[in-house]
Amino acid sequence: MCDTAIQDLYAEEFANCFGCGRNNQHGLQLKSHWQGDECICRHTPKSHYTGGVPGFLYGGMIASLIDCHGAATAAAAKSRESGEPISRFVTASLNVDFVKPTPIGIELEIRGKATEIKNRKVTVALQLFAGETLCATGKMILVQLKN
Ligand SMILES: CCCCCCCCCC(=O)SCCNC(=O)CCNC(=O)[C@H](O)C(C)(C)COP(=O)(O)OP(=O)(O)OC[C@H]1O[C@@H](n2cnc3c(N)ncnc32)[C@H](O)[C@@H]1OP(=O)(O)O
Repeated sequence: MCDTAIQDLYAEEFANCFGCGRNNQHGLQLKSHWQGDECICRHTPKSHYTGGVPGFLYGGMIASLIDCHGAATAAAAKSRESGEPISRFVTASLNVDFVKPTPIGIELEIRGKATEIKNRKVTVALQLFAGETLCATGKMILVQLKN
């Protein structure tokens, strides 16, 4: 696994995101790491992010985890393909399927893979696991910000 998180390579002006900005003291500060041929993010949500049924996670938080990790996956995949430094991608399209209720209280693992890289546009497929259980999947289209 690469030691440096993708989000720690974002330029300062793009490091303020609620989900993954290292400079957002009130945010989740998610970290994503390239591992093998995919990108991995691990996070244990706090219990107040419940969706209303105690012990289960709010769907909006699930989408947020997928969203930010998808952006990091796109940035890493594009950088690996082009040989250029990590750049910032933003979400153009986000589709989430909630497969099983997601428990709170255990570490979640989100796995991302780029399925297509076409110029500034990267398509990413994601899976969110609680232990061995696949709880959600995502499909995203991300666009590289222009310089
Ligand atoms: C400068 C700072 C801007 C920061 C924006 C706020 C981001 C904050 C971080 C997040 O929270 S990300 C989640 C929220 N996302 C956004 O707020 C993004 C809002 N949308 C945009 O800013 C623009 O629509 C976007 C940058 C995504 C694309 O605009 P561009 O003018 O740069 O790209 P363009 O329209 O040329 O499209 C590039 C390619 O992406 C494709 N594309 C764009 N939007 C799409 C879409 N929605 N679905 C599918 N494909 C899409 C488009 O067809 C094209 O494909 P091709 O190259 O194959 O022709």
